[in-house]
Amino acid sequence: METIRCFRPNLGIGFNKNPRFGHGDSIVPLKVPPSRAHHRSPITLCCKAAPEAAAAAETTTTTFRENCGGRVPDHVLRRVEEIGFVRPTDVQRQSLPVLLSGRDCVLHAQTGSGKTLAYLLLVFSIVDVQRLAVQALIIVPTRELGMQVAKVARMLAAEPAERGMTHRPFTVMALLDGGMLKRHKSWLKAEPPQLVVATVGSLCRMLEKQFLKLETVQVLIIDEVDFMFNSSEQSYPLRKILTQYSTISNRQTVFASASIPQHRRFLYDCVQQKWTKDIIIFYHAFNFVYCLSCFIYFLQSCDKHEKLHVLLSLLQMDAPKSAIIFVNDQSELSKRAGDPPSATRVIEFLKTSYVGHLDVLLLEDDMNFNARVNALLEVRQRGCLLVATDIAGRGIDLPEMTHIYNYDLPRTATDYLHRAGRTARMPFSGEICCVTSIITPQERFVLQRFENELKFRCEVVHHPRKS
Ligand SMILES: Nc1ncnc2c1ncn2[C@@H]1O[C@H](COP(=O)(O)OP(=O)(O)OP(=O)(O)O)[C@@H](O)[C@H]1O
Repeated sequence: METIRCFRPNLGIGFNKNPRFGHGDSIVPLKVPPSRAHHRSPITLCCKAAPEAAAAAETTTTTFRENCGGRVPDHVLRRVEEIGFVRPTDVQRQSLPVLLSGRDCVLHAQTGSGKTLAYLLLVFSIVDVQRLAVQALIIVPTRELGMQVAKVARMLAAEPAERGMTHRPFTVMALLDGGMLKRHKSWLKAEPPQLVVATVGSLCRMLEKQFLKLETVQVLIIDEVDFMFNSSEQSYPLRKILTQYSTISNRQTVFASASIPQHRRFLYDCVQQKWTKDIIIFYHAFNFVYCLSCFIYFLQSCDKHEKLHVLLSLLQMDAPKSAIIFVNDQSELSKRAGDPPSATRVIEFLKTSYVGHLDVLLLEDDMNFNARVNALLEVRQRGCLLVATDIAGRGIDLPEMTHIYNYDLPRTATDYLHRAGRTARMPFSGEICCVTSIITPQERFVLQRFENELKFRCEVVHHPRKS
């Protein structure tokens, strides 16, 4: 049986276990400093992570139509079905009524759980297509994620051909780094789109030059919010957008991410810094059972100089349909030592030694935008071995990925979580996917720290690998 609880304790909310995962049923009041006690407390909705909850989700017959309570236009719901989204995921089923109620919300749910569709349905419920004004704004941390979100929005907005167009089209503008701002400026002047999907940098340039104003925005969504607040480049402009360029009373604000470290602090900041109104819903859903049945975590320990050969033998043994090999950005120390970056080393080695049928591709921050787009296009068209830095770790949806390899261990548990979340992204499929970290014995304690923090256990790789 599944439980949803709506808490509104006097002093606030908190989790007495690891805040990022599960334990939704273990809520205790937070001790709020007296100076903050006058604030009205956030409301918490929790999806209890229990085996019965997973079973209930699997057998649920709720449809999007029932779930959206008549608030999302009919043609959008028809498109949802046509695209193949027959029933809502757990997160969509539980968060949609909250989102559609019009309250500010923090959507904290596991990677690949369908947060994008949930917040896009909110956008469609609010936007009036007859009105030529920017009514919804989605801010994303990377160009790649922006293109993906804009694509899904356009797919949902498309009128089915056989029915013909019965009303003004819903338009989506992707205002992303590396785009043609001149063209966007003319577009905004001539016929403003209803939805803008933007990266912080490009958006700020348009706002500073007053080519775009946010006073007509009724819903503001910030995806991968923790990443943006943690980024020195994005944090300041994002705060400005939240407080100076738009006002909280005119808009509904939604923050989404699979990781919100120190989320109690984040919730209070939301209210205190006036990023949201003082009643905010915190929707927290981590269905562990689902997670664990999809992922198998392995570790392979070896010496540093053996890593490439170990990677190769793992690829031969696993024969993945499609895989991402994560490497870290090059450190200053290694640059100064004149070493090649991990990405170059891995790519060059695989191009000469890998004999499987998959193409080897690269995706890293230093590549130009076109090369990055092409790499992602190719990965989506056929199985590939994608050697990537953490740029591929946030939000990028590659449903065919069966294997993730950490050639370099990520720097934080949050990065580990997002890297692992690039696989097992087909809700309801239950496909078993593997996440393997290739570590030196000295790195074992780092991985152990991630295991403790994220509450999972790695198995040592056996030859041949057990699964
Ligand atoms: N109701 C549904 N039925 C089937 N598939 C779905 C449904 N909702 C979403 N999906 C698919 O699930 C995948 C993951 O969805 P999405 O990208 O929204 O996840 P997310 O929660 O935003 O993940 P992340 O935190 O990694 O960004 C996508 O391929 C999407 O098409």
